[in-house]
Amino acid sequence: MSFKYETITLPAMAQFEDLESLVPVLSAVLVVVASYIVYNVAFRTDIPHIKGLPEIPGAVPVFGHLLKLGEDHASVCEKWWRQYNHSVFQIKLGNTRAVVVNSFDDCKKMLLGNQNAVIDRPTLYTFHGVISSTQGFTIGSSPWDESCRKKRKAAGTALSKPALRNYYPMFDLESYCIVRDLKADSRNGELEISVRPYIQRYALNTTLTLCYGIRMDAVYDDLLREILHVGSAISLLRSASENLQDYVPILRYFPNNTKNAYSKELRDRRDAYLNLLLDKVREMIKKGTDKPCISAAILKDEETKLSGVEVSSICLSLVSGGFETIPGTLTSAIGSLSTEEGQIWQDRAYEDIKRHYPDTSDAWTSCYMEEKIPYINAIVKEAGRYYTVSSMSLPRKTVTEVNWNGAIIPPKTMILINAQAGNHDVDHYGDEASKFDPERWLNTINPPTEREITGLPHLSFGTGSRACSGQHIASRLLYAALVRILSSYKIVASKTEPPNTDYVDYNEIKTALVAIPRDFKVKLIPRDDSATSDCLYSAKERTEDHYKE
Ligand code: HEM
Repeated sequence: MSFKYETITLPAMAQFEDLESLVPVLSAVLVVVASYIVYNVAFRTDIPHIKGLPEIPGAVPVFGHLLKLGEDHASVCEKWWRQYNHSVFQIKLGNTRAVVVNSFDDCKKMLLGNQNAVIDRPTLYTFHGVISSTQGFTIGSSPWDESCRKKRKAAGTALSKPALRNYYPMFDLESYCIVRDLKADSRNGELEISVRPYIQRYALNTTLTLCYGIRMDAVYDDLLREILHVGSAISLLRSASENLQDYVPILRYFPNNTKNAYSKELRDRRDAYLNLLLDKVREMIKKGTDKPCISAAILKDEETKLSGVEVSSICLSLVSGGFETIPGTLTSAIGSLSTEEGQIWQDRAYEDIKRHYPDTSDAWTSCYMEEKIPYINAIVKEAGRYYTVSSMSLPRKTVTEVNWNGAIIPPKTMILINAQAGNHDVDHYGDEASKFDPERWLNTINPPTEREITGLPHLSFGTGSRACSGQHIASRLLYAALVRILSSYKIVASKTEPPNTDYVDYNEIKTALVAIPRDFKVKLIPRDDSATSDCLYSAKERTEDHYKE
């Protein structure tokens, strides 16, 4: 035993002594590894500090500026712009460096002056990795590649100005349904009413018809509300403040990651209704009862260059592009028009409708074909500018260097366009920039004539290589609905549930990618009851054969 003991322990002792001599080396290695991990988790960003571009002070380890940005990124960045006197600056969203652009002129210069360089979109862990793993990315969240180019082209063709004529019957039907149901549900103005649900159905039915040839007649239809609910919840998951794990990767590895579980649940619910809609189209094609729509055209066209996932992605892009932006803009505009100050704008709009179409029924049949009434055009533009429903636009990413006044912004840098700040920039819109005033777009008021705008009126649709593909259809939808509602009713804000018309605070959920206006009610006072009834009757006659469920 003792022999064994000696033969085994002596070399072991020697090894131990060797190890002891290694301790300082191992400790040094450990310190280096630990520092490396701490540095990477706490301080490293995907893009190193950009020389020559101011950085907002006060970034903290791990989170960078994320916590300081709070829930309302657009307003905080707008405040930093004025506080530090730099319209363009860099910040750290956890491990992601971002360049924020604020003034109107700088936003325009970044998007138009560097069209090719800022054509990309960033990918986010939760939205792209979890939610979009089954149906593909929407166009607005696709990085720039060949597939995105094809999808954007297909959507651009379907939503181009000339293509709008194909949708006249649908515009007619859907805007008719707004007035029909507002009239019925308010008992022709006896009861105060919330307008948003009617506008939500308007926007959603338009894109569902466009994509699938399917619509829902009831304002509180189960499928309609499911699509709206899931769509909103998903768009909330795209916002930085709601989803820290996108920017602070270590959070993804925490046990019981509820964000991932919730994202998967939403993804499954969205897959369920998207598949249901496509199955309905397939069934209608089989029976020969399909309506002209994007998915039927592509499903039937064997020569199409688009894959199944690309078709789903286009439909998803159009549905999600419009279902919150249109209601956000139109509902809020109706809120501003319903105030005491708004009564004069409504009266002038009504007079202008009558000036161009002495017979109201002509206004009703023209409003989805042409946008000729200057006062209504002015309201549409002001609604888009003032209520910047997508306050931080959709993020962009550089593909090549951008030389910003000598500072080199490298490829793969996130670019955030603060459309809300640019749209309320006093240097561009004057001292009254923070006031809702449709007449800023007019040259003369009596009679209203439109100011000629060369270039970009506002930043709400973005601009340049990835500008909103739906802006023509969006303007037409806003215009048609306003003509029909304003020619039928004088809208007066409820005394007990009035609208909030502050351009920041009207939004109930500041973290959402697209604003959700706080609810409010209005009273509808009929303008010319028999004219409205005639218009409704004719619209019913014209549209009832179209797009029946
Ligand atoms: C008032 C209504 C709308 C607003 C305020 C709005 C706003 C925006 C904004 C800010 C962008 C990003 C632009 C950029 O990065 O420069 C965008 C992109 C997009 N919008 Fe809209 N939008 C509206 C309506 C619509 C509608 C009705 C549709 C479709 C039917 C639509 C489809 C799209 C698509 C497909 C993109 C992605 C473009 C791309 O990434 O290439 N939008 N929209």
